[in-house]
Parts: sequence; C-alpha cells; structure tokens
Amino acid sequence: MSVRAVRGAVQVDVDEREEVLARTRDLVSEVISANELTLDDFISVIFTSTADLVSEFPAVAARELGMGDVPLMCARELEIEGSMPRVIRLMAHVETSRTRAQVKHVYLNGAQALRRDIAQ
Ligand SMILES: O=C(O)C(=O)C[C@]1(C(=O)O)C=C[C@@H](O)C=C1
Repeated sequence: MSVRAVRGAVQVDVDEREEVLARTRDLVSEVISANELTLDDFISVIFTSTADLVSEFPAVAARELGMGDVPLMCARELEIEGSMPRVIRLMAHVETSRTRAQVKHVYLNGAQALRRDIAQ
C-alpha cells in the first residue's frame, strides 16, 4: 500500500445548502467508487470552495457519508480573475495499492473543463 493524492472538483448550480451538500456527496462518492476505496483508506481530505459559495461547509457532506473520524479541512480557493464560479474542490490523501498513474481524479458537473488532461 502507498499513500496517494486524489483530486476532484464539482461545479455547484446554485449556492444553496442542499445543493452544496448533494454535489459534495456526489464528488466524494465518485472519488470512492472510481478508485475502489473504503472509508478506512482515507487519511485526510481538504476541500476548497470559491468565494461565491457561502451556504455550507463541504466537510458536512463528507461526515454525512461516514467520514466522522477522517481529518477534514475547508478553505477558500484563490480568487483569480475569470476563474470558474461555484466550484468545490477536493484533495484527498488515501492509502491504496494503485500507482500514481492508476489514481482516478474526478471532475463533475462542468468542472471537467478545469483539468481536461486528468478528468475522467
Ligand atoms: O484542478 C483544479 O481544480 C483546478 O482548478 C486547476 C488548478 C491547477 O492549476 O492545477 C488550479 C486551482 C486549484 O487550486 C487547483 C488546481
């Protein structure tokens, strides 16, 4: 087993609590299934939200999925002119037998445009 970093991002349609939670759950769930992970494999997860998302912390959605004992952190993304609005990003460190090249990074709901080179 190795420690690997997994990236992901999702664009939220509207800044409403249930939308933020649902999109974040989708993102975390897809990271888990695409990389055949269990909750035990997670070492830590960092989320960022763009400054236009103020209705909920993405970490709440991760706890809803059972990550209550995983160290979580939320932070604000850099406000770069012209960057995509309403985006929640994730960086997870996980234990996995996958090589770095085998790790699948997950970009959902329009966020694929952020990293077409690695989005599945
Ligand atoms: O991967 C993303 O979510 C991006 O928006 C790309 C990118 C990058 O340039 O590597 C830019 C900003 C984020 O903080 C993370 C990564």
